[in-house]
Amino acid sequence: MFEILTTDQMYEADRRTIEGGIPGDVLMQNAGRAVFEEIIRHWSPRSVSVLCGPGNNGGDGFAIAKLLRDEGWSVRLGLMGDVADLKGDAALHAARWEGATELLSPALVVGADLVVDCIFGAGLARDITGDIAELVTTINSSPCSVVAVDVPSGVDGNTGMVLGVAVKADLTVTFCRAKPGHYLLPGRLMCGELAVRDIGITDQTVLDIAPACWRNDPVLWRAGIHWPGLEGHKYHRGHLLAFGGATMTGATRLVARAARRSGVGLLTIVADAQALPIYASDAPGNMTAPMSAFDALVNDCRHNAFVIGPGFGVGDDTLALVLKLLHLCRATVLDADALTSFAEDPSTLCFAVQGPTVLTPHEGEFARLFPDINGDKLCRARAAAKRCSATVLIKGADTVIAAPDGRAAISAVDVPWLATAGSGDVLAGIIGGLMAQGMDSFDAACMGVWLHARSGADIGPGLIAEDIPEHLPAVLRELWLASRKKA
Ligand SMILES: NC(=O)C1=CN([C@@H]2O[C@H](COP(=O)(O)OP(=O)(O)OC[C@H]3O[C@@H](n4cnc5c(N)ncnc54)[C@H](O)[C@@H]3O)[C@@H](O)[C@H]2O)[C@@H](O)CC1
Ligand SMILES: [K+]
Repeated sequence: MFEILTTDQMYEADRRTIEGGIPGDVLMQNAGRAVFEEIIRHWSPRSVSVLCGPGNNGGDGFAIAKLLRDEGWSVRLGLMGDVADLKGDAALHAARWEGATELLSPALVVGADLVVDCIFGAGLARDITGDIAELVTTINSSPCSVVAVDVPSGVDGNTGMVLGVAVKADLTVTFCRAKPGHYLLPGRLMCGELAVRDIGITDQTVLDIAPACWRNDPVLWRAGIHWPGLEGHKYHRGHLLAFGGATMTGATRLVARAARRSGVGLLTIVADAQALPIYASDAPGNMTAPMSAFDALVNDCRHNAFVIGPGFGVGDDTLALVLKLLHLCRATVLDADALTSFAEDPSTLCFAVQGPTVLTPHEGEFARLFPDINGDKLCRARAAAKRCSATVLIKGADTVIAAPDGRAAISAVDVPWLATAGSGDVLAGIIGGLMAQGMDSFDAACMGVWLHARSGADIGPGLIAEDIPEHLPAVLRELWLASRKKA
């Protein structure tokens, strides 16, 4: 259930399922029942208003209203437009509804304990305006609980963008698989709790549609983890070079700590000679080397992965160093200053990428590197990944990771605590550490984001960046035990 379907893919899954013998009205009934079950699981009987739009999202509303009324709940139903204008499955379910059909209005919200939002779903095509916008505002300012069906009305299921206004729900029940808009901001903030419910569309049907986007779940990358074998030694686990700045040493110290906790065999911090004592004294397991030894270091192929950028400094020297590293075609993570150094000339960076490379920009860095790439985060990450032939990870509460071939994952762990200084340096270190151990760049970026988020969620309020590496063993242990159980 961790695939994410676009709304078109969802329509296609519906179509194939109907073609396979399950009529559309049965799918709608199943959808209605799924929402009904979630409602009675979450709330005791209370006065409900079901707000129906002109399409099949409204059709779901009729099915939900009937099930709730049959269960003995007090239900009012409002419809946008005329019941005679409803078509297909929605018309069929409207005909089965025996209660009154009122005109959609704020009066239905005032006095209701629970509102079921079936105004617009996948078919939202433009901004919500006028009376319906006012209705949405009334819902959002009312003390009632709100269940959104499929998506909160006003949220674009593909992008998470709010078209005009959007309902703010306590619970969103969607069908078959989640859509990007459930996880991307700001849509994610409008959904409340998300329930993904089966309505009779088979897993095979979903697979046949070949989704290319997933919720970032271990299922996606756990087969690509290189757990050490008993017979292995440290040289089997990679040797990461972390390039450290001369003054902002904290950033690369965090990179180093995180990389080592992620399991890398050896780690060397490469920096100007005057900064080396700081790096060396930070942790006895850190090795250090002066930047003057750069050629000798990179001529040694055992140094199989690089992280550069955190605290390194922006400028032509950084740009030149990054180009040298990319030329070596080894696993490389570019973060922070290594990205910003290309702000004037981003195409040079894109042309230079040859080996397994991960770019980890936050939104500001992304905008500097790809000023012409617009749209939602998912489509921007994909476009940048394709342009640079690199894995691109755009950071944020809804981190998106995209591979050049179009695969993408969205982080779905809610963890506000990670928005703190040094947190990104830790992420770069984890990803570099995983790549040094031989993990594929897309998998390493996804796993890094997951480890980072899970650690953040476990640590919770009060988190500082230094805590995250220290928590990695607990989260890694969980993954390791799960992998052994599977074996
Ligand atoms: N067989 C199926 O396809 C199934 C569909 N289901 C439901 O069907 C929904 C999709 O149904 P539809 O494709 O009919 O789409 P919607 O019900 O989301 O809305 C389509 C209607 O809204 C109008 N509209 C769009 N944006 C508007 C705006 N801003 N202001 C005013 N009017 C606007 C359109 O002109 C159209 O009449 C899903 O979200 C889901 O809830 C479920 O019943 C499961 C089965
Ligand atoms: K809705």
